[in-house]
Amino acid sequence: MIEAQGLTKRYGQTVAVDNLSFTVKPGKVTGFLGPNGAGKSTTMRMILGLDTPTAGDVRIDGQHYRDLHQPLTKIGALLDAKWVHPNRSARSHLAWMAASNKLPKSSVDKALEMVGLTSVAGKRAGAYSLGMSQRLGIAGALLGDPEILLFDEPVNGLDPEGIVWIRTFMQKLASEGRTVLVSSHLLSEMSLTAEELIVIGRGRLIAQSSTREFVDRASGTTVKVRTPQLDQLQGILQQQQVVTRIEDFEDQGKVLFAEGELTTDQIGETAAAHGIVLHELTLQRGSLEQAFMQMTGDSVQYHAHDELAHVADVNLPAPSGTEVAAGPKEDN
Ligand SMILES: Nc1ncnc2c1ncn2[C@@H]1O[C@H](COP(=O)(O)OP(=O)(O)OP(=O)(O)O)[C@@H](O)[C@H]1O
Repeated sequence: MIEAQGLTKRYGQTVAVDNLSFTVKPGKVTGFLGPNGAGKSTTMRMILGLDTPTAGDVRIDGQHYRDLHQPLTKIGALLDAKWVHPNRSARSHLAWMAASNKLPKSSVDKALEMVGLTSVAGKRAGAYSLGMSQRLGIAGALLGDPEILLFDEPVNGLDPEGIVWIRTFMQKLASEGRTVLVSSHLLSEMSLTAEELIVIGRGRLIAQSSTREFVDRASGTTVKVRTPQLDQLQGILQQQQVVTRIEDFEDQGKVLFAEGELTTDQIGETAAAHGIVLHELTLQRGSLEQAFMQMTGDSVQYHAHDELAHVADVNLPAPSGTEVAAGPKEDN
């Protein structure tokens, strides 16, 4: 478990992390989500004792990082996959890490096997692809078989296969009962990977909840209805103060959408009570992107003019029904 209380970090005039409190629990992947510059890396560095908080506190199972006896056996982290010496092999890099942390030699082969690098463990790390480097970084985090793992933007720059591998691997680690905190600005990726979310903007907490709740709370739900008695059903729902709209689709014809805190049960029963035939009744949840844009609002690090471009900056595939301006994204 990781617990942050009023965590704050200032660099001169910049408030990188602002009075942040959250809890990361074991057994699930927790996504640490926020636009570029939101303070994710700074928070992770403070968890790992690499930066000192200006105010507040963060503890790992009740202890500060600096007080952990053998830190790698408690918490492992991947902050930057490229910090390995390029002329060292993966095996010798991990052997050096294991020795300097008084971990048994056997931990090296075990970690290599977990990330699927055994067959290339003798090769120069400098010749590794980004995906292999990320795996090596993850192997380093796993050396001490820790209960708690931190990954900072682990899928940045990876190809689809690498992204799926990381996602599945994080979920496997969590299913073993570990605490897994993974930062990302890739919203759609987080919606697939994380069960729980901590969302920050400008260093401040915007939300901590399950991914599902976050999306539901921020964007509500819509019920989609196809019926040959469209106007009749719309009239009845409007009498019940339900907000409705009708859209005309080339392939489906006219479709009715009912907005708000509604269930398909309610609409199905209303239709049945009035003898209305239904061809389709579907609950449509909002996307994580919609929820994020709604909830981060002015928390993104740029002024209104740049805001949409900045949110688009986070590599979002434009979700249906949401306009997202296209914009380039520089890799970190
Ligand atoms: N060493 C530092 N000195 C001065 N300012 C810093 C330092 N490290 C971070 N910052 C600033 O603190 C803020 C938060 O940065 P941080 O890297 O933690 O954000 P992030 O959410 O990890 O962003 P990204 O996704 O771009 O990595 C930014 O405004 C950044 O410029």
